[in-house]
Amino acid sequence: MGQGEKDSADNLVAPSDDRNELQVEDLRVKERCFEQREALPGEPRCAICGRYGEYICDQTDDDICSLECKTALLARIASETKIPVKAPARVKVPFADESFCVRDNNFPDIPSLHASQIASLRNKLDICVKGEAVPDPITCFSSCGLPEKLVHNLEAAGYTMPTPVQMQVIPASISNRSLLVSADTGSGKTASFLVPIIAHCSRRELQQCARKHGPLAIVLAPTRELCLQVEDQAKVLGKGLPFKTALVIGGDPLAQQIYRIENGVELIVGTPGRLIDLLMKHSVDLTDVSVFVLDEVDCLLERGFRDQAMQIFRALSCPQVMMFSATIHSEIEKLSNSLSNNMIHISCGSPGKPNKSVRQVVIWVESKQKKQKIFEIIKSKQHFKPPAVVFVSSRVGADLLAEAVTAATGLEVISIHAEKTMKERRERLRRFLTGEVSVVVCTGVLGRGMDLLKVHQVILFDMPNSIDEYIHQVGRASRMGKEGVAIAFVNEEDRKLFGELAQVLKTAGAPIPRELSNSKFTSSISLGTDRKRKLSSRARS
Ligand SMILES: Nc1ncnc2c1ncn2[C@@H]1O[C@H](COP(=O)(O)OP(=O)(O)OP(=O)(O)O)[C@@H](O)[C@H]1O
Repeated sequence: MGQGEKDSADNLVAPSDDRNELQVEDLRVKERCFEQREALPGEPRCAICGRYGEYICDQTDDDICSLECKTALLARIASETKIPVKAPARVKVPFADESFCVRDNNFPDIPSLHASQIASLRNKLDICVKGEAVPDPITCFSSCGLPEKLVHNLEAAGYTMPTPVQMQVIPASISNRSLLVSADTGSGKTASFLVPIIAHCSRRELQQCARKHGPLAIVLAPTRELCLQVEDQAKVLGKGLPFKTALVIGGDPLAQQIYRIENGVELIVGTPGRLIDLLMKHSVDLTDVSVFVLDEVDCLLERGFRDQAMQIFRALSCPQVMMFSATIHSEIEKLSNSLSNNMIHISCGSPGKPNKSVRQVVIWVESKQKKQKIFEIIKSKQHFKPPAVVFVSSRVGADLLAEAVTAATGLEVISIHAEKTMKERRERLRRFLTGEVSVVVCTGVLGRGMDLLKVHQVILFDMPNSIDEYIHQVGRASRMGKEGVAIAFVNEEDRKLFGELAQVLKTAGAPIPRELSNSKFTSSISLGTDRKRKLSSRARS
C-alpha cells in the first residue's frame, strides 16, 4: 500500500479545492484504537493493534490506526535498545587463488586496492565502466559510510552483500556522479539507486535544516505498479530513518498526494504524467531536488514519455541524474549524455539480452491455435509451473483470455491492465503476489521492472512489439539468478521481430522453431552483425 494514499495521523487537512475527493468521515483522525475498524484483506494493518492502518506514523513510516497506537509505537521504539550493527570484517574476495582486503571508509587503515586488483574484480564480476575517475567498487554495504540503520535494514531484508551492479553504482552515486546503468533484469538495480538516495536524505536530516524542506530526490518509472513497488522498497530500506516518501501516480486522489508532499517528504516516486499534472496544479518547491532517477530509462526517454520526463528534468537545478535499464541503445546513450556532463556509464552482466537464467522456449503457434495451446500448457503437470504470468498485447485480450483459461482449466485466473481502476490493479496484484491466484494475464503493465519474486514461468501469448520488451517480459521469470522458463508463441504476424528474435535465441543456445529459421524475414537480418545494444566502446578498467 503506497503512502500517498494515506494521511499523517498528526494533522489531517485536505486542500480545499480537492476536498470533494475525500470522504467526510475521513477528515477526523481516529484518536483511540477502538474507533478504528478492522482491516479488510489486503489493507494495511496497524503496527500495534492490527486494525485498519489508516495513517502513517510520521517518525517511523509504519502503518497505524490512531493517535493512541502512534503513541504506543513511539514508546515501544524509544524503549528498544539500539540494534548493534556488526562491524564489517575485512572483506575477502575469493579470486581463483588470491584474496585481498577492500578499502573501507570506516577503517581507513585498510589499504585500498591496487588498480590492477580493481580491474580484476570488475572483470570477474562482469562490471564494465566508462568515464573519468570512476570510483572503486565496494564489496560490502558498510564500506562507504552508509547510516548504520540503513545497513541494518539491508541485512534485515536479506541483502547480505551487494550485487555487482550495487557494488559499482552505490559508490559512484555517493560521489554525486551522474550515471547511465545497464544491467541484467533481476540484478538489483532498484536498491542500487535507493541506497544512495536514502543515505543522502538521512545526511540532510543530520544537518538539521530548520526550514520546512522540499523533496530531495525524484524517481520516475513508467508504470503505476512499478512506482508502487519502488516506493514500497524505499520504505523498507529507509525504515526508522528520517526518510519519507510520496507516491505520485494516476488513479489515486491527487489531493492526498499534494497533502503528503506539503507535509515534507524526502523522496517522490511517480509516473511522469501524474507528476506533471501535480506540478501544474500545485506549486511544489523543487529547489532541493538534487537526485533525479529514471528507472527503465529507455522507456521513459521514448516518445510518449520523453517530453514529460524532460519537462520535469528542466524544472530541477542541475541534479545528479541516474538512469537504469536492462536495455539501453546508443540513441538513449546519446540522449542521456545531454542530461549531464561527466557521466559514468556502467554495464553489468549481459544487458540487452534475455537473462541467462531463463530458458527460452519459442513455439510456432498459429493465432487460432494459441488458446488451445495455452490450455494444454496450463493443464499439463509437466509444463505448468505456477505462479505464472501470461503476457498479451491488448486489454480486452487480457480479460477474454483470463475468462477463457478459467473456463477451460477451472483455475481462477485474473487480468491486470491499464483500463482497470487503480484499486482493482492493486487488489489483483496483491492476490497474485500473495499466492491467492496462481495465474495473471496482463498487458505490458507488469512487463518491466516488476519484482514478481515467486514467478519462474512466463508465457508470452502475444509477442510484444519490440525485442526489448521481449527481454523485459522474459526477465520476469527470474530474480537474482534463480532459474525460470519463458514460453513464447510466435507466428507470421510477428515477422518484424524474426531477425532479432532468431539472433537472441541463437546467442542463448535456445532452439529456434523451423518456421522461424526458414522464414525470409529471419535470414536476411540474423545473419548480419551482432546487435549493438551494449554501451558502445565499453572499456574495462
Ligand atoms: N544485495 C541483494 N541481496 C539479496 N537480494 C537482493 C539484493 N539486491 C536486490 N535483491 C533482490 O533481488 C530482486 C531483484 O531486484 P530488482 O527488482 O531491483 O532487480 P532489477 O535489476 O531492477 O530488475 P528489472 O530490470 O527486472 O527491473 C529483488 O527481489 C530484490 O529484493
